[in-house]
Amino acid sequence: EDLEERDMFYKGLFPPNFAWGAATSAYQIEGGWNEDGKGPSIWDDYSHEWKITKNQTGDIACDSYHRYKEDVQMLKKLGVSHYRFSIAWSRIMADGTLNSLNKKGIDYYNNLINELLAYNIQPMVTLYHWDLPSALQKTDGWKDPEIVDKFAKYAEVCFVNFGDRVKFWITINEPFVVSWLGHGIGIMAPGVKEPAIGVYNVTHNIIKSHVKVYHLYNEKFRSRQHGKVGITLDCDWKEPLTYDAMDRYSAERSLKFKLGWFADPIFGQGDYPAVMKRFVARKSEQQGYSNSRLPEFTDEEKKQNKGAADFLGLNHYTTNLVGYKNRDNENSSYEADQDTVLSFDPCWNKSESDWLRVNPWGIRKLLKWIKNRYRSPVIYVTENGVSDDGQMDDVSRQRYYTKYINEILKSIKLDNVDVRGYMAWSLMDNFEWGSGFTQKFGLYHVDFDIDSRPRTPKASTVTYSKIIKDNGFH
Ligand SMILES: O=S(=O)(O)CCCN1CCN(CCO[C@@H]2O[C@H](CO)[C@@H](O)[C@H](O)[C@H]2O)CC1
Repeated sequence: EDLEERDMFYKGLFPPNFAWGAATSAYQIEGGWNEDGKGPSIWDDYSHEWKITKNQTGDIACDSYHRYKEDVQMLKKLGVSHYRFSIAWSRIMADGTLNSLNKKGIDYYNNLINELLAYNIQPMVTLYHWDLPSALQKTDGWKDPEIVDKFAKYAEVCFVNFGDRVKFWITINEPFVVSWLGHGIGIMAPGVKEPAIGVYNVTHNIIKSHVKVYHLYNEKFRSRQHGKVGITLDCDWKEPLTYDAMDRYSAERSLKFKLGWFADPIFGQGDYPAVMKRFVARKSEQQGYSNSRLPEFTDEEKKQNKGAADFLGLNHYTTNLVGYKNRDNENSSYEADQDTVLSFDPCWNKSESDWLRVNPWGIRKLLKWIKNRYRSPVIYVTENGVSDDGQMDDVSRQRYYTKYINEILKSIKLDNVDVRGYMAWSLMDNFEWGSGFTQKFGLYHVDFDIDSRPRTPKASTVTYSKIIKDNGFH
């Protein structure tokens, strides 16, 4: 492409009301894991029982439970207009139910929301960012059909207590990770290994939970609170390994298994992607199952699913190359169901995370795919960023943000994709799940060896705040 098109920053600006922000999540930053009546979550259990890298835990993390005012000051210095954070379900309901409502937990989030608004920063609140109350996991957690009502009751407590000031709600962060990484191959909490059946039942309940909460908001809160309710889905761009038809079909199928799994029911026709139903049914039959391992929605549920979101939150980090591979000879699993094989192009720069390679044009292709498949939904990029090992002069992060944000500007200006905001992952270094504190994603550095968890701006804070100042937030 010509220079003119490649460097959109010299050609156009983001829309004036574009939502520039930064993102975090409760377990990764708060600490105070058992303070003031908070109940344990599956990530407290997982980090206490399992050997996270270097036996690290989120017990203290960035200590934002005590230092949230410092976090707001960092956001102010960045010049952002929005802050995406999550509420820990077990901090406001210790055992996940109304029997254990915890006023001090509710107070914490009210204080944080009020501090943000005092500095004219809009809260974008994720209800579930992987930290299920341990008590609910004891009754099978997301595999339990009752979870749908339990999640709706938790959401209602949040709408009642915070909905007068919170106008952006994200129900669930990355159902893919909850289902596949948490219940399929079990490398994330709760670490349940059920790659053939559990993974699909969990997803079925997650979609029902989101849909129930969307309609609850519609019927009981929207007319008074006038907010928006969406869901955040993560997806890598899937580029064909070669341009052979089988590879091209495999890349497209991979997008439908990864993103379409959740997006088709909610932003599409109300049901799972046709290719997913076909492949899982065929594999299930070959494997001797009497029914497909993929659950089915009733016609009424499909009607409830369709259009049940005001926006699509997209978490995007990287691109995969996808080739065809017949996997009939493998044990039954979500991965094998797809008959695909994933790889990276060696020319894509590495990061500190082995699943994350840098390929900026991937986000533009993905945004265009979403626009075309779901008839131009409202999109917020709710996470984008890169890991390194904590250098203060973080050139790779400066380049990553500059180039990925430039691609998003092309999406808006050249592809007419309705992207309305961008939340950089992450405001500060934090607990990177199974990798503990070893992979750094922050615009701000945090020193986890010092009790006061001092926050220090990295070079990329200058880059990001300049992009915001030059390109949109007036
Ligand atoms: O290579 S493995 O398969 O053995 C381990 C994969 C671990 N996954 C990678 C993809 N990531 C999706 C993005 O996950 C998001 O991005 C951030 C960075 O991960 C997280 O900190 C955020 O909380 C999360 O929302 C979730 C965790």
